[in-house]
Amino acid sequence: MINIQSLTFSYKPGRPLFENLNLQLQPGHIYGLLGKNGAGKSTLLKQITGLLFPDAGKVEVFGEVASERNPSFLQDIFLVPEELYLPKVKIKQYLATRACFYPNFDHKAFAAYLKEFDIPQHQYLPEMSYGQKKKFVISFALAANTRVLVMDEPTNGLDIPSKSIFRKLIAGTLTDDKCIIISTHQVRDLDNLIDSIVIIDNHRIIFREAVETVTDKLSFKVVPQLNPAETVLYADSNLRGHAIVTPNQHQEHSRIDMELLFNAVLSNRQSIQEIFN
Ligand SMILES: Nc1ncnc2c1ncn2[C@@H]1O[C@H](COP(=O)(O)OP(=O)(O)OP(=O)(O)O)[C@@H](O)[C@H]1O
Repeated sequence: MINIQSLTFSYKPGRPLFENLNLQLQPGHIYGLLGKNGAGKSTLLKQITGLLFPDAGKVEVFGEVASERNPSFLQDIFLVPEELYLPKVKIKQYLATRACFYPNFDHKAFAAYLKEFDIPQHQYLPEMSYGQKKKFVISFALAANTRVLVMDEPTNGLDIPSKSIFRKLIAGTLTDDKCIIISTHQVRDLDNLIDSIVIIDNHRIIFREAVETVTDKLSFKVVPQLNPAETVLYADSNLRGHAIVTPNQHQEHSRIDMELLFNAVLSNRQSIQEIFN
């Protein structure tokens, strides 16, 4: 559904952010895009949504070239940006002027999402709190019913109950023909939601695996003491013991810890690559 081939892009001449970056994403999945600050997550999301253009290579979404920004492309893709700039209108006016760009916009669902998120209906959008604005845009994005939904740090600013509502709503809207990409540092907010992990580092994609494959090949556990005989790919030690990632040699079943996985991939890339190849 999303096909990025040999993408090269730089903001400044001679300092490429992406170099021959390749990534293929399929419908029916929720992808978590992880990377250090400045790795290029937001930039990649802008390339996918046609807001930035490649210097070389191609970015195609359902067969359309993203940078051409054809109406048939724009009506089927939605980006929830990290920073929100909303016009000085109320929800009703916003809806009247924007929903028409999305042919599959579901007005009934939009009203239900607003209610679920407890968003004030009669306030000017810029006067809402940051979290309320975020929940409003998420509600609009979900109701737009596009085949591709891209979200940049969507849980930033959401209170604790709203985060679980967010997870419930996202899980409820995913269908076999849709692809959701979420860039985040708040991996714990998205536990149980993301089914595939994409890690970007050093100009390219260095890891792209389904959660199921990760837990088949790696084991995540907390141990009171490190065993020198055990291969530890990454350990996070604190007063309660050591949270470790090891190769899953005995077909143990463990729950993925995305933070540990991320640190393991970044600090022990070669060993992780050997395990997955
Ligand atoms: N408009 C711009 N002009 C010049 N450089 C930019 C611009 N936007 C981003 N950059 C640079 O590109 C790099 C990637 O930025 P980007 O925002 O894509 O990273 P990110 O992975 O989303 O980071 P974060 O996790 O901090 O949000 C950074 O070094 C940033 O300084």
